[in-house]
Amino acid sequence: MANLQLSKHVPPEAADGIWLECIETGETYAPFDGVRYTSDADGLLEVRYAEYPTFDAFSGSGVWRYAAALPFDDGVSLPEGATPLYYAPRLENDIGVRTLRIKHEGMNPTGSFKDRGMTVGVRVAQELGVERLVCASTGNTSAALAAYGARAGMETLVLLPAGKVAAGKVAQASLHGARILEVDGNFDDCLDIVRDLADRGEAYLLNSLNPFRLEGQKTIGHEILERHYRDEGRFPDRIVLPVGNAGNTSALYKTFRELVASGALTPEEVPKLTGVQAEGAAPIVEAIESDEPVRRWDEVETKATAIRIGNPVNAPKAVPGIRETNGTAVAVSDREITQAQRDLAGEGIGVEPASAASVAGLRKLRKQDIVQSDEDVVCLTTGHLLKDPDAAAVAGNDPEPVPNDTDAVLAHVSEE
Ligand SMILES: Cc1ncc(COP(=O)(O)O)c(C=O)c1O
Ligand SMILES: N[C@@H](CCOP(=O)(O)O)C(=O)O
Repeated sequence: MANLQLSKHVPPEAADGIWLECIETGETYAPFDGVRYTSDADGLLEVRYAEYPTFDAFSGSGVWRYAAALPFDDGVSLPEGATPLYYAPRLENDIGVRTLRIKHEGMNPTGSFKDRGMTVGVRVAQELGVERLVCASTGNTSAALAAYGARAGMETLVLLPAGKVAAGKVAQASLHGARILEVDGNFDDCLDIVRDLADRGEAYLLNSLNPFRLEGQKTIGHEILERHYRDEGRFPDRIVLPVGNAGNTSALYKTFRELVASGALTPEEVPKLTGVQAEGAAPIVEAIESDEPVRRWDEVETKATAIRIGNPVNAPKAVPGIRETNGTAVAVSDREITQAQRDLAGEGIGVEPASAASVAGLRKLRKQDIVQSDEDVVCLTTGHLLKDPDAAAVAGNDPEPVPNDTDAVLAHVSEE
């Protein structure tokens, strides 16, 4: 297993043992001396620390349990994290793996994993003294930014692709007081505009291009590893997750590398990162399968609107994460996603379509014998069912009109 190493050299720019480092060139920067999203060479940045903690350093609950692995001791919190790692015995048996656990990030305060990123990201915004926050979004980032921005008393702008965001998410951003700017374009167009606004200093960007967002999202990895070890006596072999802008894939890869650096995890124990995209928006799958660089897809379409993304900004972090952990990537159809949404619902776990992609992908990879029957697998489900009530209604049973009479209701129920 290659490239799980992190540099141990602490540069002069470090403040309190923290700095930003370009993943392409290794250039280093002070963490909070002004706003910076990328390096001078336009490479993605990662937050680095002089020391990486082992599991013994963690105490408390939720994202801030992992403060020893984060840039601050606390943040703007609702609170977030400490999400369930469900058993799914019927699915486990049906798909045919040794164990299957579902890490349901839909159980966060605004119903998605984005809250983990925002609790840290908005704390950094306060540190930098910025006044206005901005994001592009397929919906969940905007809901989380609106809520955490409101909590911090900050002005929030969200740019959404017009007509392509699920109803629950728009309602959240709206009620939490964000200004919702609907763009006649897709998510990638919205992010291009947001990057321009941020470069002009008009607002602080809180998409996952911002390296501090991913620090909060790292804690998904910490929670999975800790809980799985506690319950099963071992770490999972594989983590399967939906991929859109590829922030979670990058964040989990970082969790693993930091735990390897601290000695808490051996390279052999690192779970295989396995990404799943919708067939209509699958640039990372294309790159993994072809061994070519990731190509921007200008035309994207899927009913899983949260992952309707053609230009994953974190691809340079995520693709090595998949490769270096011996993982893989697979594309699934909208029909397979809807079926997986029903399968999860049959275990009592309510998720939005993009989330179900992980289970659809696992089923496909198991059928292809790429995932083996003796594997311990964790599927990440990223958003709550109520985020997209229209998709849930299409996937679920139709309401049945009945007369306003008990006997007639009983007669109806007894009919086949
Ligand atoms: C529900 C949901 N699932 C998955 C994703 C993809 O996550 P990532 O961008 O970290 O790959 C997103 C957003 O991008 C999302 O909102
Ligand atoms: N699905 C995302 C897309 C933006 O991703 P981000 O992690 O870069 O903010 C959303 O909910 O908007």
